Amino acid sequence: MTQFDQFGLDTRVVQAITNMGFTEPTPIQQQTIELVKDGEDVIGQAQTGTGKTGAFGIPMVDRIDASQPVLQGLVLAPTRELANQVEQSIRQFGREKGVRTVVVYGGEDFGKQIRALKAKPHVIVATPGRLMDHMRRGTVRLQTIETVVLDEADEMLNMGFIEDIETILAETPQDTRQTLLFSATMPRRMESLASKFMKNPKRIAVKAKEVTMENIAQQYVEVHEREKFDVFCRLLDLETPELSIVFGRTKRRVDELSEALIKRGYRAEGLHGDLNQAKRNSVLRKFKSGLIDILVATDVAARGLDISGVTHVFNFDLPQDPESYVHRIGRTGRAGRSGIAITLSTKPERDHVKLIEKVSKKRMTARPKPTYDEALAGQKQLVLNQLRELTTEGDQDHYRVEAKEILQETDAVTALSAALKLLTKEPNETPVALTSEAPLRSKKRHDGRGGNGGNGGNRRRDGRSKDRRNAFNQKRSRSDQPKGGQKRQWAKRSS
Ligand SMILES: Nc1ncnc2c1ncn2[C@@H]1O[C@H](COP(=O)(O)OP(=O)(O)OP(=O)(O)O)[C@@H](O)[C@H]1O
Ligand SMILES: [Mg+2]
Repeated sequence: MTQFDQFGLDTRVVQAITNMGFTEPTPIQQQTIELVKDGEDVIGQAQTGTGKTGAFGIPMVDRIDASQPVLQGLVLAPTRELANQVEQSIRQFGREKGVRTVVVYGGEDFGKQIRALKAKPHVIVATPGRLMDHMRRGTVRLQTIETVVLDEADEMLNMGFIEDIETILAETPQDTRQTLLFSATMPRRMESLASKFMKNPKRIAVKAKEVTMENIAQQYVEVHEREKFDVFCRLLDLETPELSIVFGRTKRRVDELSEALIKRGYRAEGLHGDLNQAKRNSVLRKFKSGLIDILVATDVAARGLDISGVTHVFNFDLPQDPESYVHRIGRTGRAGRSGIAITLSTKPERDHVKLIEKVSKKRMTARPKPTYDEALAGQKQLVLNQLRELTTEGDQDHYRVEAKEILQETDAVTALSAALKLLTKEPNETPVALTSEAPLRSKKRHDGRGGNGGNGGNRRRDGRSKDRRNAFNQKRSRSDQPKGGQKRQWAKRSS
């Protein structure tokens, strides 16, 4: 018996969910599963990391007739990485039932995708652009689609995918199609999309005091542009994140930041839209497996990505629009876990910070710049924790002879201090140069869209801003960080 039994789902779907370790539905799942299962159009809004994928994916899979080799479900997602992740989830929900899924997105071989599409999947998960390509080539037909989901619906509008989406929806059965819209943010402009494409949609918003999750500590540090990188490195040293995602404003910024971090001995790599897909996949794989522990990214990683072990999100640069802030910091604090979001901002950006706070309905806590000593203390603590763990649980037999030798030469405190010094990654002051970013200034706005620098409502990913070349040098090692433990349970929240 699980709490998922209450919805009257196919027992094979319940089995699959149970296999995934889900025991009780999250609040958004509680509210949408039956509606979607009954064929209603639904607009679902709930905070980041609260199981929206299941909220549409579980009932969608339940509705699929897996005995027919016919395409029945379509999920659109704004980025390739997210499309991949959503397809994996849907595949898991549908595994016991024999639901076949295919993912199609740009930057990958058409041939492979065409072969997969020919194998008669029940569900396609796609990015709009590549799906359109397949439609034009006649390698996909949408006439049998019963359910369409727009995941991160508002973001697909932001990215200028509206025409693509209209074209795609026009190919699906107009009268019988079920349409579902999901996101953590539903700006008012979503209404026109809803009224155009949905039939009597049920609006489900999981009521919460704040748009962001209360289990994410939100802090900001005011810095000068020229000291940003040093302050950031000190924060990293002090905070010792398990995995962290660092957002930079532009692709160039992300490249420069990841190079600078590597120079100072951190295990970091960049992710943005100018990298080829093989590279994008490999960076994400490395991050998930802990081969690197800092992912530096543009907003291409802001939406939907669900990576366990992300304890920290850093906004190295403020996001262009407040919704983006909500999604960026939502890469941590998922599935009931806690997380920390630290935003760096400069004095001229104060208004922009205020605007973010207004939209997210949450004040960030001001935090002073960490000192060198605090950064060092963070790294020392890390080593001390490991050392204490190893002294109680570890096997040191191979080192005892040498330890005794050393203790004949010097006293225990001196020997241990030297060992600690050796193990501690002292703050690295290797000089690096980052091109300065102009401050992000905020125009007064009411529609949930960004201040300056945006391309109106038609922002494609990774638009470059007009940076002023103004390199700066600073001083400042450290490297590998062990993984700390983190709770992996759906913890109940008061919302
Ligand atoms: N009922 C459940 N019980 C336990 N864990 C769950 C449950 N539903 C979802 N999860 C887990 O919660 C995490 C977040 O889910 P998901 O990615 O669907 O969130 P989301 O609401 O779509 O977030 P975002 O707004 O960032 O896209 C995932 O790791 C998922 O496996
Ligand atoms: Mg999601």
